[in-house]
Amino acid sequence: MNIGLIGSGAIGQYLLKTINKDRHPELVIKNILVRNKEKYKALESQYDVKLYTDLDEFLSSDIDMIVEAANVQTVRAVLPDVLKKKDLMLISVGALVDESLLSEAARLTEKYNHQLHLPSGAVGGLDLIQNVKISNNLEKVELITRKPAHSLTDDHITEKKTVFEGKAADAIEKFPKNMNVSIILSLAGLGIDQTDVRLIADPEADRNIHQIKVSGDFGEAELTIKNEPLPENPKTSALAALSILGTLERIQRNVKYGG
Ligand SMILES: NC(=O)C1=CN([C@@H]2O[C@H](COP(=O)(O)OP(=O)(O)OC[C@H]3O[C@@H](n4cnc5c(N)ncnc54)[C@H](OP(=O)(O)O)[C@@H]3O)[C@@H](O)[C@H]2O)C=CC1
Ligand SMILES: O=C([O-])CC(=O)C(=O)O
Repeated sequence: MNIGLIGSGAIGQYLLKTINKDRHPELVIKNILVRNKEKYKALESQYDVKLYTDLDEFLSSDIDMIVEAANVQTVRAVLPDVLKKKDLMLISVGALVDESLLSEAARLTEKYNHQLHLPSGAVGGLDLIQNVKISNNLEKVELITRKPAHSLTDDHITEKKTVFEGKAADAIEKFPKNMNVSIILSLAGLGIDQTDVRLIADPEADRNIHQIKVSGDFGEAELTIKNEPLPENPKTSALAALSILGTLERIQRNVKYGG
């Protein structure tokens, strides 16, 4: 599969290294959309990729799948054009808090016969949530996230502080670089206005910890993920990059686990 990448930061460079440098047998990143070619020029020789600044030229190049690892604003700007031409994988899923963008995305996938993949990112348990939801068995989904204080606030705090408590719809608006997980949980489960979120800034934490609590007629489930951050961007958990890689691998297989 030939991949076109949007976003060359912590996740993007992890993917470049793992897929192109370590030579993945089935995947290759061919082209990258950037805002500033000079800034990312070294990637061309380092990973044997071509840089583009023009979206149309990028989309017309020899790529099968676009992988986004940029930010929610970029998703809002490019999603319709991308889905008219290619399959798309998003990690900045927070952009889909906009229900008109979400329904436009669904409409375009049907009209142009393209797929939209939304990996689980820095959390897990989405299979369970979707299975329970389908039989109207899902009553409550709650996310409690604890991150190092410097990822969430410029204030110097010395004790744990809840910096947000409310619904996922507001969590992503206030913390667009930290609360994409709340939106993928919402999309799989009860929606952006029914998914409860608490976000805690912890001066002692050195991992990104997501605790997910699910309940309904089926029973209860709890999952805690203690994520190591990516060194290039401590707000971002390594698992988010792995979830893109895992999804890229799994969509090519004929035998599927879970789901
Ligand atoms: N779903 C999930 O669970 C998770 C989602 N995320 C999200 O993943 C995304 C990427 O994270 P991360 O790699 O850590 O972010 P970084 O900040 O490290 O990198 C972002 C990259 O995107 C590039 N970029 C921004 N805007 C554009 C644009 N319009 N066109 C092309 N490139 C652009 C930046 O380039 P430039 O140098 O020009 O600014 C930079 O290279 C973020 O939105 C983050 O919030 C992260 C963790 C978990
Ligand atoms: O990487 C994480 O732990 C979560 C994150 O930043 C996000 O959901 O935006």
